[in-house]
Amino acid sequence: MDNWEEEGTGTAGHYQAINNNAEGSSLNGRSDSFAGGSRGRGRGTRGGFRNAFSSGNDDSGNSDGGQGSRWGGGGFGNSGYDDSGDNEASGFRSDFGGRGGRGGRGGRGGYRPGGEYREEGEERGGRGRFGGGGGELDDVGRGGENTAPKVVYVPPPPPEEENSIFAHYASGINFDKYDNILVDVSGENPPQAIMTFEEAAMCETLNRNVGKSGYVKPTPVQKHGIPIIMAGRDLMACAQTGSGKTAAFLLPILQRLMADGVAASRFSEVQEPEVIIVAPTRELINQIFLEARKFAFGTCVRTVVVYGGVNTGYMIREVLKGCNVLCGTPGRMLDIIGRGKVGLSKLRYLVLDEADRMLDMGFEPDMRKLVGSPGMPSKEERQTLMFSATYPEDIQRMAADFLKTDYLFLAVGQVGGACSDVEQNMVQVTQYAKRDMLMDVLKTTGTERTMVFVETKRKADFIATFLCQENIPTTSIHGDREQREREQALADFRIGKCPVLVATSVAARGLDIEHVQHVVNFDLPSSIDEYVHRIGRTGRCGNTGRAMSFFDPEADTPLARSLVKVLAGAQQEVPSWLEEIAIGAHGTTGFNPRGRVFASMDTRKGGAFERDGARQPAVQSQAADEDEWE
Ligand SMILES: Nc1ncnc2c1ncn2[C@@H]1O[C@H](COP(=O)(O)OP(=O)(O)OP(=O)(O)O)[C@@H](O)[C@H]1O
Repeated sequence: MDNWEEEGTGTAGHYQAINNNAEGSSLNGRSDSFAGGSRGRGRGTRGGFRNAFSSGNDDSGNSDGGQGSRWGGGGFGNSGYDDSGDNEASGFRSDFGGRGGRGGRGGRGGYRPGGEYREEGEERGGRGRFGGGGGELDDVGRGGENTAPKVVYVPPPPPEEENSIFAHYASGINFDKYDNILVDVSGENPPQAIMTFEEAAMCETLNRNVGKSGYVKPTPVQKHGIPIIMAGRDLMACAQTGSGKTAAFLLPILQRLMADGVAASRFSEVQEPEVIIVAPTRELINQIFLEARKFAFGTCVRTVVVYGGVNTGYMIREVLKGCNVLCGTPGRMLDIIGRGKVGLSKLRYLVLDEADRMLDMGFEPDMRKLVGSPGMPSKEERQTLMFSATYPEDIQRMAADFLKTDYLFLAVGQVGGACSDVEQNMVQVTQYAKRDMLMDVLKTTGTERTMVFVETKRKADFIATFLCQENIPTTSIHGDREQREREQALADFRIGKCPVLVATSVAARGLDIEHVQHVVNFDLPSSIDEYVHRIGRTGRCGNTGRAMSFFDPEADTPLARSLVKVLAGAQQEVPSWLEEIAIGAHGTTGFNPRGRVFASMDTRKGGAFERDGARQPAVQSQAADEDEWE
């Protein structure tokens, strides 16, 4: 029997039976949400707040590791948590009286039958920003091998009803302002941008689905990206958060598949998708999958998603029902390919969403493995598409390894710039005053949807628990929560049952949740790109939003300079105290905090800016670029 078949015995029913003691884990204010050990997990009865949320807190930080300890592998409280990467938490712990029992070393790390399977693919530390000795996102399994129980979680099926599939939120008052953003397309012979969806000449079904999704006119990244992809060009695209990058790659790909009459077949032991899409987190890839499924509604194109924390057998069975578009997180994608259930000989499109993240230190090895997988068409033979709102230059250079030499670089607005529909506020506050400050902020937000970002999983639990105690319905999402809990948390937040979501960086990128009016950076991230993505959870699709960041000079001074630049670049007020800190942090020589903000564009240089589709000479545009952003 194949490994996956064996795992496949974990049906939804099985899952429910096993997890029926896990009710109420959404931190919705019920007392059992922080009753240590009340649900009989493992042995940790002294874990205080922690016990309700995470199972053993294993070193790997991934959901399955967590599940491993839940099955008896480790202790609770601080056990198994590598404090070395948890700088903020030490201050925080004392603030909260240092709860958390010292249990045994946390649960198991990656579970790798056949040496291949790996759940830690998601949310892994990258570029030293999140890793660093067990920092927040270091999901690499380290605790042991092959000893964790099978993952039995099977997610609820995606919606079947048309209204649910096409449910969407309205674009906002600033949607038309997208047209004023400077666009830079560099590389040779870029195709002409389209101004309307009609110009894209998509087939009727696709057009209908676009209409049902509430799309009336394309956003700039769609105006430029769609024809580029349809022309068969490789693309590295950068556009601000919430500006429609997902449809910019999905629509032209689906159109090509439709034009070529691609249809899924369930009569094959090995599925050969035409498209592979990878993204760094489970929730994001699931969202992309739902978008792809929506646009492909009523067509013969079948979309499947695979990600960690879910029963592998279930996912393989889904793949084997027929698969043209395979969406996945890197670890699970590699696993399924490694098991021989997915062949790559028909692959035409490889899409890296959040491409800078997919190519940073955390995921680069997986990406190299993916493109080196047996049967993977060479970069000359496939179309490779990369999308993100941020592209550090070193990553851009490295990304070129994955692309044909004549790839196009599309920059809508500033590369790495924040969305100007988000009002950004900074408040200077010490670590110990943050909690009170948060309460003040939440008093003003009322029941409006608010995401509160913190730097560590442990702190996410503490803050969520604290807010629940204060009778603010709150849930949390982070890498130590089981996948079922993560999905429940997101669902509770989406429907407003819990209007406050405390999150680590696992929720920083890509998530598109209606009604998120506020983002609070309880802890600022160490990277400015991360900041840009976090605040981009609000102010999407022309809607306005607000971000409030707690700046603790003790911890956040290294970020001051980049913050000033991002604020200025998005036409936000820059507090004078922040400017002073930025100047002080940088020394007094040569730093003009309002000076040129970003590396601006394609590292290959060149380019020509367009406004409203009209091309302008590169030199002139460069000047405009300087004017606009300085
Ligand atoms: N042309 C359009 N008209 C109306 N709504 C649109 C259009 N394009 C995209 N949207 C909607 O805008 C929202 C944001 O789109 P999307 O999630 O693709 O943004 P993104 O650029 O990928 O953001 P991020 O950088 O955060 O990943 C989604 O709800 C999407 O359905």
